[in-house]
Amino acid sequence: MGGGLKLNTIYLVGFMGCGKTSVGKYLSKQLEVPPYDVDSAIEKQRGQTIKEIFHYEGEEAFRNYESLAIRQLPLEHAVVMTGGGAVVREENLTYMKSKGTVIYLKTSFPVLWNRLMKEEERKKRPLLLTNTKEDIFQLYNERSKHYEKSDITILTDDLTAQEVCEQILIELQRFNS
Ligand SMILES: Nc1ncnc2c1ncn2[C@@H]1O[C@H](COP(=O)(O)OP(=O)(O)OP(=O)(O)O)[C@@H](O)[C@H]1O
Ligand SMILES: O=C(O)C1=C[C@@H](O)[C@@H](O)[C@H](O)C1
Ligand SMILES: [Mg+2]
Repeated sequence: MGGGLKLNTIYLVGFMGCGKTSVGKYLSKQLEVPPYDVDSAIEKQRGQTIKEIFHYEGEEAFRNYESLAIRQLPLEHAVVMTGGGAVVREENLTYMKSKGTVIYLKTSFPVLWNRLMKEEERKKRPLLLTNTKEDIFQLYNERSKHYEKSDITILTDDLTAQEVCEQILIELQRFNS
């Protein structure tokens, strides 16, 4: 498994668009453990898109589903791709750190914004439809202090998703040695 890496659950955290879902797919293949995308799991469980849940039930209900989905992981070892707001509830970060290794994909705001403004990305994320760029930048700043508490930080601005995955493997070796 992953070149002899000692593995528990790997949690990817970071702001919307930092690449948790994209990188997690590569990483789970490399580590030969299943991927578990929390947003997708919620959509499957509820039979609704994230956008519909926000619209019909509100953000608070979504946060409750998210907290539950993080705790109801049906797997012992996995690469968990969290949603961008999973760390808003401090207890979620504490929980993830107690169960595994939390990796922050740190990306600067202009790079994120560029990615998120592509229509197919924007339309999937309800917060982008109801907030201004200034609001989202404020959210980014508020959340950064939570993400910074992760076990490992990877700077992703100049890397492809595949390169981020390679960097994670290097940092995991170091973290576990
Ligand atoms: N390192 C990268 N370089 C260039 N583009 C990237 C990189 N990582 C992700 N992307 C692109 O950015 C967009 C958002 O990526 P992704 O869905 O993986 O983000 P996310 O962190 O899972 O977001 P969310 O928190 O909303 O779930 C996608 O179009 C993806 O192809
Ligand atoms: O940053 C956020 O609060 C969110 C990010 C997405 O992954 C989804 O979980 C949802 O769109 C909310
Ligand atoms: Mg995602």
